Amino acid sequence: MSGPGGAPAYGEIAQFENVGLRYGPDREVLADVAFTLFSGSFYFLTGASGAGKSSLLRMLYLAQRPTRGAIRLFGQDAITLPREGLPGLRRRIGVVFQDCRLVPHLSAFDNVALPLRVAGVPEKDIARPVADMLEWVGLADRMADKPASLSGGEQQRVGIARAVIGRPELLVADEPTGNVDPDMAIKLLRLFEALNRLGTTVVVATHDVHLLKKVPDSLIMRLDRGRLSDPTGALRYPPRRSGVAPAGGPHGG
Ligand SMILES: Nc1ncnc2c1ncn2[C@@H]1O[C@H](COP(=O)(O)OP(=O)(O)OP(=O)(O)O)[C@@H](O)[C@H]1O
Repeated sequence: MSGPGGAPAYGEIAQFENVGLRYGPDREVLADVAFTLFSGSFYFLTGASGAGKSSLLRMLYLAQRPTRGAIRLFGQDAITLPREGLPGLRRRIGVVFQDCRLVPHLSAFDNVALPLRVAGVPEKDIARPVADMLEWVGLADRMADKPASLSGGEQQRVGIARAVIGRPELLVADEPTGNVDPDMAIKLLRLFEALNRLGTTVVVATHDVHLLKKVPDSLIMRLDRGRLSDPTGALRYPPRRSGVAPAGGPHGG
């Protein structure tokens, strides 16, 4: 639903309607996927390996087009948007990958600075925010280090810093805790929660059901063989605010 002039109503960040995805002539990997992401919420996308989580996220961060259906992002039709409009939408989305995808020959500092440099931010305006961001993820003393000399958890924190340095409105993380131990997984989740408290809408895909309980106010989207289900009412209702569940509402009981 959109307000006047195409502005998103009710704080809607993204909407999928009847989205289907097929790779080649095979069966549909995703079928009739429909949901709305509401601004400021924390979502988990869960489901077994092969359920289609990465595929759904790729469509959300505009790296994959659906075979059918409608996708709106930030109030704009992402399917019919002219090519030149895509980078503008993509800049509003930060992405964290399981395998970090850091540039190996660049230091932690330069990896985090990369999105700012690509966006043409003047060099004088880069050092401070990058240093602040690396401090925020607990790596102030590792700025000059290359990815190979960092642990998996440290690399992932550089990846998170890089994803959020441009202050995206939506952060999408695909199995961000897949390569780290349980303690580090919780620490990474705390970073996502902190970002969420600052207003960023967060979507974390994980097959680890233990993680879901670690973020009390999170909303859960579950994929099962390409179909999405809705155990918390996450897909239909605007989320509760300030941790208070409406009586009898989707989060009540
Ligand atoms: N580029 C591709 N070409 C063909 N098939 C693909 C492609 N990407 C994914 N698939 C298939 O689509 C299905 C869903 O894959 P996807 O990676 O989205 O699932 P997932 O839930 O993220 O799995 P995992 O948790 O193991 O990463 C799988 O059967 C996979 O083999």
